[in-house]
Amino acid sequence: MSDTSRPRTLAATTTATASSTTPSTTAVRGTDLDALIRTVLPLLHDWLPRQRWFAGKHRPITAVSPATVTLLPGSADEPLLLHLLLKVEYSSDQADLYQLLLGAGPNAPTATGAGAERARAAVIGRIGGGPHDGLLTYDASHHPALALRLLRTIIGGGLPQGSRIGPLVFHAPHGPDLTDLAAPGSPARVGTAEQSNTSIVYGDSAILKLFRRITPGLNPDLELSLALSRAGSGRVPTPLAWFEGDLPDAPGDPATLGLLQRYLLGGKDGWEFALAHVSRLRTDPEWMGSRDGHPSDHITGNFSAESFLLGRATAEVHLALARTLPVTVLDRPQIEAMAQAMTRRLEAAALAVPALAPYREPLRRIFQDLARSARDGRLLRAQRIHGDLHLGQSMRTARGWALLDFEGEPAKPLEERRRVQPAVRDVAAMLRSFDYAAAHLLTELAPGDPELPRLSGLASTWALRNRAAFCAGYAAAGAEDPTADPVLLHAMETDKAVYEVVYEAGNRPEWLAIPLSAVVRLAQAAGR
Ligand SMILES: Nc1ncnc2c1ncn2[C@@H]1O[C@H](COP(=O)(O)OP(=O)(O)O)[C@@H](O)[C@H]1O
Ligand SMILES: O=P(O)(O)O[C@H]1O[C@H](CO)[C@@H](O[C@H]2O[C@H](CO)[C@@H](O)[C@H](O)[C@H]2O)[C@H](O)[C@H]1O
Repeated sequence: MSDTSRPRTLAATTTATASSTTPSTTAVRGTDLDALIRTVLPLLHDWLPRQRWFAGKHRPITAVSPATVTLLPGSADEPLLLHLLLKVEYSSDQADLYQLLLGAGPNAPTATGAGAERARAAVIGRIGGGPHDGLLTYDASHHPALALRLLRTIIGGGLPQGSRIGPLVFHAPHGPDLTDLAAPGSPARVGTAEQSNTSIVYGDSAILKLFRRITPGLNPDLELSLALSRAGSGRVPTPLAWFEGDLPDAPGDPATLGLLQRYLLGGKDGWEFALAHVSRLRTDPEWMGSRDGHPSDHITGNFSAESFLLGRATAEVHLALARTLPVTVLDRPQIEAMAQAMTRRLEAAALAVPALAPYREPLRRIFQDLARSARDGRLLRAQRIHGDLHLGQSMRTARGWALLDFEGEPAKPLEERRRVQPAVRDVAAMLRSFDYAAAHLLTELAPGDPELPRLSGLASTWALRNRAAFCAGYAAAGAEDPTADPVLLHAMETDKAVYEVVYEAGNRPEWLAIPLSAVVRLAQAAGR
């Protein structure tokens, strides 16, 4: 499609710098965007902390201002659709950038079933007074017609160099194949999974992830999906289109804002799949335990075949990444630096979450063991990895396991997330996930429940068996056996458990006991 064939309304875009609270806007269809945005900004102070994806919940917001404002195309009788990058400032002098798709129209987004609660939470507020008096503002990703308009905008430009609207650049190499999906009235819904970002599912064919916290540069989710797709890996959903944005404070380093991928229809979320198996330890009489009180393979081992296959799929992804992207060897100073970084993260975490403090000493020893092993002359291969692998990032489809979300740990700087690392970091992260699934069963019991001792035994056996099966599958695919290097594996697992303690304290305090129990186990093992 040529640039001139885009709708004329595309020209009506506006951009502002992060320092101004009211960007200079162009009058659009007789409306005054300045006034609209000025009215919405104060409402966001209360609204943002109520969103699952907003990572600044524990920090008081001092200011919200638009960094960029872009009007997306639409006809005069449709609700307004604005793309905003918002600068959110905190009393700590820090600031984050968030992406918001703002809708403004007479009616709230509607959804049924699981989406209804989220559609209600998507409403930001009604405008009182001024040129927009009475208009309702909301997160437009929850509005099916506006979500389709965004898709049409993304796929509208099939140019190799992308098509531009103000600061936004859209790339759609498969654009023409997607036009049916974006037709008015086609189904579009926000995914129901608990997420750091927001995903919109179009029909049964494509899913668009809108990244929420935005940093300059190429997001590894896009980078690695494209690399794996180029390498012919069938273990990741094919990337179909994406868009990026120029940031006022980072000229020449556009940020990835959205990624459209093939939807894995009928795929089972790995976390839900594992939990369903684990919960049968509690509810299914056949699985309740053998007569002699020892769990049999039948009871705790039945997910192992899946864990083995998941291990194999993970190794295949690692092998493909190593074929297509740079691989290096870490020498002694680099391994020591890695161990020091783990120790620093532990210290920071123990300050942030006091429950961690009693375990600092033994956990430090785990990282010292890693540094010592470097002095003994070991070298380590490092490559691009997933970076935040867990069961919820895997999906069981009819064609086997697929891995999703190569974004890395969202809280880490992009540059760090794009660094090469030992692949065993992903393995350790997945091992933590098996532990989580098993420990989750115990969080459902009331304190003092008489079932607790028996179920704790079954749960830990379940975790051990599935962790072992995952490692066996990984090694069977021809990748390095992760259990052959226990010093490295323990250090990686400890580092992840420490990250999880901070993550749960900030996001799901009622789950904090899960990573803390792993911390206790790892600390005890280090003390022996
Ligand atoms: N290609 C896909 N096909 C089917 N479901 C998907 C696909 N990508 C993501 N999902 C679903 O959306 C959820 C969240 O996706 P994810 O990429 O992990 O987002 P986030 O970065 O917000 O955590 C996944 O757990 C999965 O249930
Ligand atoms: O999926 P995200 O990129 O948003 O990752 C974050 O959230 C995850 C939880 O949704 C969190 O994962 C932790 O909880 C999982 C169970 O919900 C468990 O399977 C993982 O092992 C555990 O780390 C992840 O750490 C965080 O970055």
